[in-house]
Parts: sequence; structure tokens; C-alpha cells
Amino acid sequence: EESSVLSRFQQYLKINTAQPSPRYQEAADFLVSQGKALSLEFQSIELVAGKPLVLLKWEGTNPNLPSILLYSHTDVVPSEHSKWAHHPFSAHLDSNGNIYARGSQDMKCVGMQYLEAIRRLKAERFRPLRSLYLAFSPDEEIGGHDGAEKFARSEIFQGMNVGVVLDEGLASPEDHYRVFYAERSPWWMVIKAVGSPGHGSKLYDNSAMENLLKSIEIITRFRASQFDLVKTGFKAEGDVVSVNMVFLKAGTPSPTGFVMNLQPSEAEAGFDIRLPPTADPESLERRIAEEWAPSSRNMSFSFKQKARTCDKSGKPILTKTDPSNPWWALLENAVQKAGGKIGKPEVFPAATDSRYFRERGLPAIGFSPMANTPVLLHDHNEFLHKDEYLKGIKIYESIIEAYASLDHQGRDGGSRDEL
Ligand code: MET
Ligand SMILES: [Zn+2]
Ligand SMILES: [Zn+2]
Repeated sequence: EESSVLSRFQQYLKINTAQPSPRYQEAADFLVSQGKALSLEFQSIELVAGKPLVLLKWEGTNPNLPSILLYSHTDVVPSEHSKWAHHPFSAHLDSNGNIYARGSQDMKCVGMQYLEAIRRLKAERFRPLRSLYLAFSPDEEIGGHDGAEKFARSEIFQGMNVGVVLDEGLASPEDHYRVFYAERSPWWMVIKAVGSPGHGSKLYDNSAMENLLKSIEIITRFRASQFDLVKTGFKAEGDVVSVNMVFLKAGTPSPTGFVMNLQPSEAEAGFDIRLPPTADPESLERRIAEEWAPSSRNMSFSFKQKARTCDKSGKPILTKTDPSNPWWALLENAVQKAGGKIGKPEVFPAATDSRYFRERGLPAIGFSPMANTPVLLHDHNEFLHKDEYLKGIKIYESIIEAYASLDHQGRDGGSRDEL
């Protein structure tokens, strides 16, 4: 039995769904076939042509109760194949029991674990009281605009009457699992400097390069001040503003590289910024306009991605972890019951599609059952040990059983009232 469970996981991992040209149809066909094999209702929905979202349903005995959404994304980030010990789409199982693949942690594991947990529950003749949905969604890694964002705003979603969403978390090197109630908001910022071009030998003020470098120095100091808060233990990773330079673009190209004796008239740098839910977005935006890219230094800035940090009333978007949210305690208990331990609730340091559900006022919990595992999402040699994967299935079995059996209304736990 173990080998067929693992081979289904490997089959999913082998489908190359890497951005920027994921094989979505192949993944959708595979997922629909899994749904059929489990006698689930299935739909492949194209909210955007060529980007199918697979929706599976196990109807509850009381379909009037709010449903449970087991959410995952099907796309993965690109990888540098030559730098991996095993090809990222080979899903190689090595002699230690580790399965190597892009997506083994982020987050094809979770998508398949939901399915395997349902397979077990069906075999045990479990009947859910609440309806269960599984959504396998495209484009999370590029912002979720043609995936979760449209889905959460769709009529189909409205009709699902979702009460709670489970989505991805992170691996944990320790023996407890990590669990997330909120996330930082991604701002992908490009700053651009202009200046007069000139001879490479000339010293003059206000070149594009000089202007850009001043900004980089200022941003670097800010970065260090935030990082120090983490290094000294005052704040957790998810509770500071992170800013990392992700590209530099300048210079005058030549067939052999770049022209060496010409100072360019334009220079750009890109930054991945992440704001905790409690940060003040206006003050950061002021800092950007006044210090990081001031027009007085011939600088401008734009955003490739700018997620909101708070709802319309100015409250941070988060899922409650206190007893007012029955789903939180239910998850903790269910994990414990299955022999797992859960750490303190955290702010997810990166971004997930959960933000689109939390924005709708729904509770969304970030959780990927991977303990004793190095955090390798988006890294070379992403892997997951087969035993952790198998244990995760039991954990979900316990969670799904508890969630699908909750008999009172249970729509609580969101950060605000329904829209
Ligand atoms: N999950 C990815 C990240 O955190 C993509 C989010 S879209 C801004 O980088
Ligand atoms: Zn992910
Ligand atoms: Zn990712």
C-alpha cells in the first residue's frame, strides 16, 4: 500500500508545472482522475483560459452547514536543474527515503495528502457531516491573480458556502509542526534612477549609477536594522519588514558584455519587500518616496505587486487563534490526537493564497505537516522524507475527520464580518 501512496505522489511531482509555463492541463487531468477514483464530484474550471482550477467535492450529510476548503496550488517555482543532485521532476526516492522534487514541499505534498487522507476516510466508511471541497489552483507563485484571487471572488466560490480554508505552511526542522494565522504582504518594487551619461573617466555628480547606489545604501541600512531585530531575538521573521534586492539592471550592452567607458543614463534595481500585517503601509510608502527613491535624486519607483496589509476598515488581515475561532482549537487537537505537536501560531514570512480568503473575512490556516525537515521551498534540492509525507496523511485524516464533523455553525474566526 505504501508504495502505491508514494507512487501517486511521485506521479504528481513529475508533472512539470514550473512557472512561467506550467503544464496545467496535465496536472488537471491527473487531479481529475484522482477525484474520479475516489468517487468525488469533479470540475475543472477555467476562470482564465489555459489555467484550469480543479475543484473536487465530497458532499456532507448536512450540506447546509458551511463547508471546508482544502486548498493547494498546482504551480511551482522554476529550478536550476544542473544544480540539483537529482532532476527536479524525477521525483527520485533515494536510499535514505527522501523524495527529491520541485514541489515536494511547496506544495504538491499537501494537495496529495488531502487526497490520500480522503481515500483512507472513505475506506473506513467515514461520512462527513459538512461538505468538503478540494481546490487545486493555478498561478500562486506569480501572485494568484488568475487563480485564488479570481476564485475567491467568483460565484462558484460564493455557492460553496465555505466556512474555513486550510492552505500551505512551512516545513519545520524541529519535531513540532508550524502553523500560520496571517502572512506578510508582498510588495515587489522597482526603483529607477536617471542621470546624464558621460565618459567613463569623468567624475561628476548625479549620475544614474550614483543615484541608484545611494538608494541601495539607504535600503541596506534599513534592512540591517530589521534583520538585527530578528538576530537578537526581539522579533520573529514574520514580524519585521524584509527587503531584499533581487535584480540590478544597468549598463550599455556590447557584443562582448558591457561598454566599459560609458556611464549609463539609467539604472534600475528590484526589491522583494514583505510587510507584516501590523506594519503601517503608509509610513513605508512615505519612506520609499522620501528616502529610497526621491524624485529630488532623479529617482522613481513602481510596484509589480502590492498586496494590501489591512482590510477596508484598517484592521490587519488575520485569522483568530483564540477560542472565538473553533477551527483553531479543532486543528490543534486533531494534530495532537494523531501524534503530532504544534508550535506557537506565526505570521507566514512569505505570501500564500490564503490572503484572498482572509480578505473575504474567512478564517484560513497555513499548515503543511512537515516536521524534522529542512525548509527548502524555492531552494535547490527540495525534498521531503517519505515517512514525513506518510505521517502527514494521518494528520490530515484526523483534521478532516474533526472539521467535517463539527456540528455547530462555525463560520467564526475570520478577521472581520462577511462582505
Ligand atoms: N508564494 C510566493 C512568495 O511568497 C508568491 C507570492 S505572490 C506575491 O513569494
Ligand atoms: Zn506555495
Ligand atoms: Zn512557493
